[in-house]
Amino acid sequence: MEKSSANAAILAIGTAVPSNCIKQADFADIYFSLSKSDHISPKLKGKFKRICESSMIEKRHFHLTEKELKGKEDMFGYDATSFNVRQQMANAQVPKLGKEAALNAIKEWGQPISDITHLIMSTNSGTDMPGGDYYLAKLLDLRPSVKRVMIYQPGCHGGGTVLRLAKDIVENNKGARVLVVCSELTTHGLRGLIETSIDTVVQQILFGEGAAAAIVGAHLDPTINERPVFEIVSTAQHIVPDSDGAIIGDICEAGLILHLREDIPKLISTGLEACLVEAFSPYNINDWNSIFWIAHPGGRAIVDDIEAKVGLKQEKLRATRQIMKDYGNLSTASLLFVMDEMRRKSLENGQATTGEGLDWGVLFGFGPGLTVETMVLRSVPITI
Ligand SMILES: CC(=O)CC(=O)SCCNC(=O)CCNC(=O)[C@H](O)C(C)(C)COP(=O)(O)OP(=O)(O)OC[C@H]1O[C@@H](n2cnc3c(N)ncnc32)[C@H](O)[C@@H]1OP(=O)(O)O
Repeated sequence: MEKSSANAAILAIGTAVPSNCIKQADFADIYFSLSKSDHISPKLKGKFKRICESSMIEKRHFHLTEKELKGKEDMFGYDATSFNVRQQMANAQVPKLGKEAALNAIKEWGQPISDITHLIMSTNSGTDMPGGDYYLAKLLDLRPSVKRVMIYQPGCHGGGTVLRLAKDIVENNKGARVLVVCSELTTHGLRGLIETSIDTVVQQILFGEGAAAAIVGAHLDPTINERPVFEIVSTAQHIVPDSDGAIIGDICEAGLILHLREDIPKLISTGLEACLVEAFSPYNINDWNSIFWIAHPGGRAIVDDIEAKVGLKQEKLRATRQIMKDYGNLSTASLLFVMDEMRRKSLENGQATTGEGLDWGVLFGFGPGLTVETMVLRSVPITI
């Protein structure tokens, strides 16, 4: 990418996770003990363990330790009126975790924090007034005139939404540098089980906690040492046909109850090709193995179905699978984690570009609606 390019670029990425790490192999025992789930049938317990094993997830991070959760057993009632306690936890922790990721991104960027002109923050974990963006701006000591946007409850595709908005801002405001932060906890979704709600089982097993941040800019100044990591060429958002109600998140007194239909993997993998064709036809690209892939690690079956439907070679979704293994589904933070993993491994493996040696790539996120965010990316040459 030319330094003076008007196209938006990711200039730095930072991530952070809480220090408390739980192995997926131990999760069923910990969960059943904490939630006092003796009323659950052995059959459901067996299914819980089997899904843990087949999830492909090896470990996840949580800010609450087992010790801290003791005494808060009320949160484990399926319909517990526990919104207040969940809100207090999330509103305190979401900006703090976001700050850690943001500081890592700012350090890599290497420019003064006062040069950040805009802040876009998103989370599916809680809601507050003023929002998490306000508290994060204070924690980071951003300039008081920083222009903020807070997106609550965007769903997992929010990681794509914030980058899309950042692109529009930096390309239309010369000199703008946007700090994007996605910060996620599981506090609102943690709950006990009922026999008829297998999607609650899936929710408990998939989601992890983490925050990711990026600096986005355009019109790079050749006199300062800003280095692009990926260029954002174009963006698009679609509603997947016939997908009404496939993912629903009910915010209620019991927190966030996710309703996940069993056909999500099929709907997403079927809807994907049309998004790819629309995004890449302007560049005459139609071989999906010739591009690098930054896809949301929503669940093992979704990743498998995408691979099969689009005819991808196994290594194409390596970065997505690695993030799922190491952290689980990090909701809005997932896509930046995958992007970070891709450019790190590309450097480690001595590849020519940040996109596994390839030039063009796709970012693909999905969430409630079903809504899909698609982005055409270009990698940059790795120069050491
Ligand atoms: C929040 C957002 O905005 C965006 C998001 O990321 S939302 C999360 C999206 N992810 C998903 O929906 C998960 C998709 N599913 C998967 O990845 C896989 O099904 C899984 C890893 C959860 C389990 O995989 P698996 O064990 O190999 O097999 P699978 O057969 O699919 O499921 C195991 C059992 O759970 C049941 N099951 C799975 N998903 C279910 C669902 N959503 N609702 C009800 N039952 C479900 C299956 O029917 C099956 O039951 P039996 O054992 O009685 O046959």
